[in-house]
Amino acid sequence: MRVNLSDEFKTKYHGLLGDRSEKLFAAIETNSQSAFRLNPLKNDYKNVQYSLEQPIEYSKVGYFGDIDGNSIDHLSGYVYSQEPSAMYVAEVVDPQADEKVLDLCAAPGSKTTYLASIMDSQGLLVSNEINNKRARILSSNVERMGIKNAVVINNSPKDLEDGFEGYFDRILVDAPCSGEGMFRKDPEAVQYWSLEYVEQCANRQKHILDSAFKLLKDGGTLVYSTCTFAPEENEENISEFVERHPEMEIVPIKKYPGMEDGRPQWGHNNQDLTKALRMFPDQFNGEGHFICKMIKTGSASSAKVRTFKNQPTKVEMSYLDKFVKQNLTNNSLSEIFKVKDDLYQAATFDTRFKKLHVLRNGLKLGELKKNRFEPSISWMLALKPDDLNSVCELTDDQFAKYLHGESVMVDQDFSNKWIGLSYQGKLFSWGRYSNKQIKNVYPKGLRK
Ligand SMILES: C[S@@+](CC[C@H](N)C(=O)[O-])C[C@H]1O[C@@H](n2cnc3c(N)ncnc32)[C@H](O)[C@@H]1O
Repeated sequence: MRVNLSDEFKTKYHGLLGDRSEKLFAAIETNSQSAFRLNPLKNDYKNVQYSLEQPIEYSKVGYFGDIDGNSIDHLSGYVYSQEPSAMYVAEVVDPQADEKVLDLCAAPGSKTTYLASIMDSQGLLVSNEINNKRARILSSNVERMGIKNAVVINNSPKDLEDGFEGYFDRILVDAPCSGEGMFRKDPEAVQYWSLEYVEQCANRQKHILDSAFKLLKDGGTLVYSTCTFAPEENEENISEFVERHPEMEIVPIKKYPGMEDGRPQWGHNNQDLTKALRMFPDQFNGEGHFICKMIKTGSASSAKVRTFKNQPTKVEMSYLDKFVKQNLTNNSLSEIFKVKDDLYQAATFDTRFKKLHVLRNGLKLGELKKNRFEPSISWMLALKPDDLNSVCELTDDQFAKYLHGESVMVDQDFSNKWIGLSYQGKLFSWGRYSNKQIKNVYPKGLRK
């Protein structure tokens, strides 16, 4: 699709970039570059149907290429579609396993799921999204990727200020922006663009950054990223932010071929901005992006934690224990808590989260029904075949039927009722076995 850049946009960037602007406009007219990531949280995670012949140099798990949203690799959370430039953000954040990490603007979850894959189910990842509908999509992506250590919340950054001051070791602000860097991927976005819109975005980002500053621990790391070229939303915003908060220090980011320095002349001549990073599609094989990494000087002090308990009763726990004994090889479940009739393996018991709108705290194991426990798909997507007593590998035909919501007949006998269903070696659902039939328990919302 042709991208109709306005005269106002072209004049602005001609003024900023001179003759190079023609190269940028030409690059915006070319096709965007697609890519995908593997998910190291999964068993045998490199075993996917897509070619891994074009790895992305700066990402441990990224590859150029297209994926199909209906493929088993996608449904079972083995792959995540993400454009190449965006992949570098989580690598720059570089979360450490034992840290408390906040992704403040997280939906639909490309960066959150990348962060979680680096954290390898250790530490705490808080994934926040202000928009409720988008927060639900975020939560479903966290589920699909089999993430256990994330709390998904639906709050404004301001809501967090009360209680979470100085709480996080690392914060990512992947800010809502004017999206200029995504015009060629999403040409319709051009129609929302205006000079005023850029100003509005810059103003909103300023408030989000100020909240992030409060939430960050002394000694903590803040990464700010946008997918726009606009200096107002990038260098200018950052230079004003570090001016308002002299404790914040811009630190260097490793640059790979095609990545460029941030431009001090676009940010009140703050020379530290050369440490920030820009990706322009005329020089770099990806969409337009800006990334800046900062640390909050000072020595870290740990926030005191008060914990809550929402434990199931002994009887309720006995239903879960019975399920585990019958169907799983490993009995080591801990940190169980209850929300309404649902049982979770908590990512946190910190009472601060009680005040927030929490969509998911850790891994949803399943639901308490009358005198029994029924497992949820989230749990299956976080299990490995060795964790299960019985796994049934479906044929092409059985898989298609099951995804469609039908029960399927099988030749094997299974001694237990709840079995893992796998296709091409990838677990994707529970199945309820009885008498050579697998009853369909695939969630209605996921059926194809
Ligand atoms: C660039 S997107 C985030 C993309 C996400 N990090 C990912 O990689 O999938 C920015 C997000 O910020 C959210 N947002 C909008 N206004 C906001 C505000 N005032 N405070 C915090 N987030 C906001 C948007 O709903 C949007 O989901």
